Formats: sequence, C-alpha cells, structure tokens
Amino acid sequence: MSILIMGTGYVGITTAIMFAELGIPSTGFDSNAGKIAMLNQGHLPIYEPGMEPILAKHLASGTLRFVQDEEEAIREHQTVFLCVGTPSNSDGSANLHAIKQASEWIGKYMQAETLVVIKSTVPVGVNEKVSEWISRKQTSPIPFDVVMNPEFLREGSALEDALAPDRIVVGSDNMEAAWRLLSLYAAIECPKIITTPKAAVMIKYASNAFLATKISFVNELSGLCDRLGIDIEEVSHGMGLDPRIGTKFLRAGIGYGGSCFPKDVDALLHTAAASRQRLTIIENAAKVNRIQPLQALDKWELKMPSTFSGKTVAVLGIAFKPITDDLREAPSLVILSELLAKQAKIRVHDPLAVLPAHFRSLGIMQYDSIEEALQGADAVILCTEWPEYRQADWQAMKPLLNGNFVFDGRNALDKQSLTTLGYEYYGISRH
Ligand SMILES: NC(=O)C1=CN([C@@H]2O[C@H](COP(=O)(O)OP(=O)(O)OC[C@H]3O[C@@H](n4cnc5c(N)ncnc54)[C@H](O)[C@@H]3O)[C@@H](O)[C@H]2O)C=CC1
Ligand SMILES: O=C(O)[C@H]1O[C@H](OP(=O)(O)OP(=O)(O)OC[C@H]2O[C@@H](n3ccc(=O)[nH]c3=O)[C@H](O)[C@@H]2O)[C@H](O)[C@@H](O)[C@@H]1O
Repeated sequence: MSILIMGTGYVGITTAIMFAELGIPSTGFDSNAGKIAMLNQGHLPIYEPGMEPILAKHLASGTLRFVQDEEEAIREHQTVFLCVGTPSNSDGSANLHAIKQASEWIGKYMQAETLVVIKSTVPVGVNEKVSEWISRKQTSPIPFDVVMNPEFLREGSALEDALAPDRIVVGSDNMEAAWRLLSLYAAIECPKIITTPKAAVMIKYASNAFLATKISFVNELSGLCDRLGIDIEEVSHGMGLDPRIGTKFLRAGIGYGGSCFPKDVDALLHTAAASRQRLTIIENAAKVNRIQPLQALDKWELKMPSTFSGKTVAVLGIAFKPITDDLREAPSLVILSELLAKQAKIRVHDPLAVLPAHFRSLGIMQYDSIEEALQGADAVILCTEWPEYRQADWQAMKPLLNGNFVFDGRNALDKQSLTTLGYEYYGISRH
C-alpha cells in the first residue's frame, strides 16, 4: 500500500525516493504547487548529486508520484509522513505552522485508520499537539496513531544517509504502531530503537546540539592555539585518533551553518528556558558560533597592511557547506555583511549557490569562474571548502590578483604550496 509524504523539501523528497528504492510505492504532496510540478517533470527542487535519475526511474515505473491536492492525497493513504519545515520563530522556538496545517488537513480528509509519522524536527510534546489538531478537524472519530521518527540525513549525501542510516529511532507509546512503522524499514539493516516520543525527540535535538558543540569546542580552542602558535589541524588530528573522541566534526573553521544546527540548537535552548533548566554548554556553543566568523575576519584584517576598507576581496564559496546550494545560516553571509560594513569591494564565486538579491543590490558581484572572481582582488577569503578551490591552479591565477593574501576559513587549501607560490596564507590557527 502506498505511503504519503507531506512536504517535499530535502527530507520529504529523500524519504519518498528512499521508500521507492525499498519497493514501497510513495506519493509526495507539497503545498507549494511549483515544487510538485517540477517533481512531476522529473526535476528536483533541491540539489542532491545523483538523485535526479533515481527520481526519473521511479516516476517512470509509477513507484513514485506527486500530487497537488491535499484532499486527494490524504483520502488515498493510511500512512502519512510529516516532512514539512519547522523554521525558527524570532524567539528561537520552532515554528509549527506547517505541522499544524498538515495535521488539520489529515484530520479533515482521512477516510480510514491512519498512521501519522512525524519526521520533521519538532520539540517535545508536539506529537500530542498533532493528535489534538487532527482530532479537532475530524467529523467522525476515525482512529489514528502519531509516531515520532526523527531524521538524521545530511544535505549532499541525503539518499545515501537515508538508505544506510546509523540508526532508526521510533518514538511511540503504542508498540503496535511502532512496529507497523518499523516494518516499512525492514529492508534496512541498522540499529533500530523504539522509545518514548519525548526521548525520540530529545535524541534528535541532542545529536545536533552535540555535533554543533563539538565544532564550537574546536573553534574556540583554535583561538588559544593561534595565540600559542599551535596548528589546530594537528591538534584535531591527534585528538581524533582517540576513538572515544573520533575524527569527525572536529574541523575548525568559520563556524557551522545550515538549516538545522543553528535552528535546532536555538529550539533546544528555548525548550530548556521554558523548563527553567539552563544548558550552559550548548548556550556557549551557540555563542562561540556567532562570534567565530567575525573573529576570523578581524584576525585576518590585522595581517594586511591596512584595513579591508576600499580593498577588493574575492570570496570563494558561499554555501553553508560543499555539495549543496543551500545558503541558510551560512557563515559566509556573516562574512559578506561584515566586509560590506568594512567598505570592501566584494567579488563572489560559488559553484552552485546563488548570491541573494539583497547582497547584489548592495553591489556584491557573483562570477561564474574562480578566475573572474579573483580578478584584481587584494585578498581571497575561502568560506566553503569546495574541492574546486583546492584543485584550482593557484600558480596560473596569481597574476590575476592585485594582492597575495589568501584567508582560508575552512583550512582547506594547501598552506605549504600556496606559500611556496608567494601567497601570504592564513587559515584558522594554521601554523
Ligand atoms: N534539511 C535537512 O538536512 C534535514 C532536515 N530535518 C528536518 O526536517 C524538516 C523538513 O526540513 P527540510 O526538508 O529541510 O525543509 P524544506 O524547507 O526543504 O521543505 C519543507 C517543505 O514543506 C512544504 N510544506 C509546508 N507546509 C506544508 C503543508 N502544510 N503540507 C505540505 N507541504 C508543506 C514546503 O513547501 C517545503 O517544500 C525540518 O523539521 C528539519 O528540521 C531533519 C533532518 C535533516
Ligand atoms: O538535522 C539536520 O538537518 C541535519 O543537520 C546536519 O546536517 P547538515 O546540516 O546537512 O550539515 P553537516 O554536514 O552536519 O554540516 C553542518 C555545518 O557544520 C560545519 N562543520 C561540519 C563539520 C566540521 O568538522 N566542522 C564544521 O564547521 C559545516 O561546514 C556546516 O556548516 C547533521 O549532520 C545531520 O545529521 C542532521 O540530520
């Protein structure tokens, strides 16, 4: 029997394709009709390498389809995954508008007993709200279950992560509903946990907050290492060899971004404040992340003979990480704003991400090639570690520049070879 995925953004489209890959017919619905039209034409509204041909394959076989009408979508299905967005409100809490709207539609249109699965990242207690929103819209009492099933995929490797997850977490007080959900994942081999809805939610928030804290830990430490003349890369490497610490998420840089770490950390802090329980480590992880790009820029400015004012700066990479066109909460945007405040002239390159109109209107130009972006630049700032930048011919590009400063916000370039070529290279505590 087909399952319904509500919300076809990064998580929804990946979930729909994942189930199609597992041989389970899936239907995607999104309130954004433009996305559904695109998907029906075989085009992804997101950038995920290798995913479009798989989408086309399942569209052609009929294992996957997309519909524009919520009533039709809900009437035909008894298993519904909520994959809608949960952005931040201005106070840091999770905005549940889309979750509420989708729940009310389920209540209004469901025809038979339904399993509602919440894959979106939502705070503790939202399963109860969803039950309430569904019930209130029902005209006759059709039974349903609400089960939490947080998602752990990463953008850029979304389908691989979904098909080979580290774990599947199911939060439910009803074992039968939990097993019904787990039966859909039967073909995936990984640890599968059934826990309470509250614990399932906390596993998701705690995982993101821990990873964010790990990054802020190494970023804060990089400040001390810099003062002491220690290369943070050597420290991360040495620390990471201890399997209790691990090498992952120990890369120093200009900070974490993306649609989830900042938002989920804020939402967890909001939950903590509402529960009158401070989370000082996580509060400070967020604080370190806010100042990290600004501190890096200030340090780099001191390396130059004069300030950034009036200087031409080439910014390489604006996406929040490589292999995505996503700019949400990207640290590059902080760097761009600060460079504007410092009255620099800015030239940008990114292989995929498009500079927001707001920055264009302020005079920042985006170029299609690295060479064009570097033309006449006094300094280069790398914000995203796209492989293109490491592989670029820095020797051939040198005559294009007016200055020789390379500031590497991701410690991605080869310091030794750039220095040999006559560049003045500074990264995040590279010594
Ligand atoms: N992006 C990621 O890598 C991950 C995201 N998550 C979580 O998953 C959730 C979704 O995230 P993304 O897919 O990134 O969001 P997104 O913004 O890419 O997609 C959300 C989609 O929901 C649609 N939508 C809004 N209201 C709707 C409604 N009432 N009915 C149907 N569709 C509706 C929007 O039009 C949009 O296409 C969030 O809670 C996020 O925190 C969890 C793990 C990874
Ligand atoms: O909840 C979510 O949405 C997802 O958030 C992250 O995935 P994602 O945002 O796609 O990106 P990551 O690869 O985790 O990177 C996040 C940010 O941390 C930065 N980062 C990462 C690792 C590191 O060592 N240093 C570092 O600065 C990256 O540059 C990037 O800006 C998590 O890794 C996923 O498990 C989770 O499902």
